[in-house]
Order: sequence, then C-alpha cells, then structure tokens
Amino acid sequence: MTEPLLRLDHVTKRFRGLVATNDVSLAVPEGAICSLIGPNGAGKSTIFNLVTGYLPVSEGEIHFAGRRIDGLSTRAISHLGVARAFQIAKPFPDLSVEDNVRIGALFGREGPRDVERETEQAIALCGLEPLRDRQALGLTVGNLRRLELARAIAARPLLLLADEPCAGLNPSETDEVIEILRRIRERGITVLLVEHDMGAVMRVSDSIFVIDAGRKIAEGTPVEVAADPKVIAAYLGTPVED
Ligand SMILES: Nc1ncnc2c1ncn2[C@@H]1O[C@H](COP(=O)(O)OP(=O)(O)OP(=O)(O)O)[C@@H](O)[C@H]1O
Repeated sequence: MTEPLLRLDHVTKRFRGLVATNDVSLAVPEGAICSLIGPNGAGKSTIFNLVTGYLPVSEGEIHFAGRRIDGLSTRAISHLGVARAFQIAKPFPDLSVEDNVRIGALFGREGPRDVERETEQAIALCGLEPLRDRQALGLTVGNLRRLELARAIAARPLLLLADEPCAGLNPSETDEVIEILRRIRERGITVLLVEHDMGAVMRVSDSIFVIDAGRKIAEGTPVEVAADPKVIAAYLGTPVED
C-alpha cells in the first residue's frame, strides 16, 4: 500500500484539563478530497492547528509526505507543502485580488517556483479573472472565499487544508466552491476539508472522518458515513439524502 500523504497516529491534544483531540488516527491518501465533520467543539480546527504546527501535539505523531512533522514550525511545515485556506479570509485590503494571490505565490512550498505562472493559474482555477484588478476591500463573502483558496493554492501546496469554505455561502456560490475544490484536486493537490454544509461534504468528499468530543467515531465514504448509526446519533440527526 502506498503511504498516505498525511497520517495522524494516536494524536492527542490537551488544553489543561480539556482533551480537544483524543487519540485520533487517520490517513489522507494522496489525490483525495477528505473531510473532517463533527459538531461544534468536536476538535476539527484543533486537528488543523496541529497539522500546520500552529499548536504542538501533546501525544502522538503526524507524518506528511514521508516525514514526521509534529514538532516542526508552521513555516517549516508550509515549506514542505501544507497550506491552509481560512474561513475568515484576511487579505491585504488595499491590494488588488491579483496582488493578494501573488503574495501567496511568493511563499509556500520550497523549490523552484514561477511566481507569475502560479499567480495566473490560481486566479484562473478560482474563476477570479474578472476581479483581478479589484481591491480586496469590498469583495463579497463568496469572492473573498475564492480569493482565499487562490492565495492558498498559489503557494503550490501538496495538501490544502480548507476551513469551512462553504460557510455563509448561497447555493450557487457553494456549487462554485465545490467545483473549485474538484479542480484543485485535478491539479494534484490533496484536500482536507472542515465543513458544516453536509450537502457539500457529501458531494465533494471521497472519504469522511467523523469527530465527536475529540475522538474519531467513524470514517468511510459519504454513503457509509451517512448510514452509520453512531454518526446519526452524534451529528447528523437524520439520514442525509444525496
Ligand atoms: N487554544 C485553546 N485553548 C483552550 N481550549 C481550546 C483551544 N482551542 C480549542 N479549544 C477547545 O477545544 C475544543 C475543540 O475545539 P475546536 O475549535 O477544535 O472544535 P471544532 O470542531 O473546530 O468546532 P467548530 O465546528 O465550532 O469550529 C473546544 O472545547 C474548544 O473550546
């Protein structure tokens, strides 16, 4: 079996008395779109913060692209090819969309880079051509989300951590984000998604990890997870229709 791109082995994160991530093991295969779902406070963002090195693990190991990365700095992990697209984008407000994406291309994974080509590709992939000269200030939530995804992928990551990219979007904007995520995967970037929009998760994911109170309680394809009684009890409440 080929080694997954990202692997968490028995990862625990404690904040004083609170166990935010409790002995979580999971593997994200290269080329997949995987999702982390679970109720508010389940520990999904904490997992992102551990993978990016923003928080140190309390126990366990994280491996990425064949290297152990827990204990490395956020900068070192970004250089290895992990990028995160935040739910609340914080672009440079006075700069254009294009310059904000270019800044993403100036950082990120180490190795040869062509900043202009990466900028152009990310703008095209996220459908931002008509907005390239617009100031980031004043963009709609949907366009800010696309800018945030473009900025992140311009950094040429191997793995994109996408933090609730569909939050607050209307159905057509959500469809656009799903299309963008699929195009990102087609470009060879593996995606790990945290998302509360279950319709979007079910449509876009190859596999899903379900987190509840810090623990992984289920994993599988969307169909498997939607039918899992533990998941329905903890999170979904009612079966999800495709
Ligand atoms: N820096 C921190 N210090 C103390 N407790 C924290 C910290 N970060 C998260 N927590 C706690 O850890 C638990 C998991 O939080 P986390 O943000 O990972 O959940 P989540 O699944 O991402 O929730 P949501 O869906 O609401 O974003 C919560 O109880 C939260 O209050």
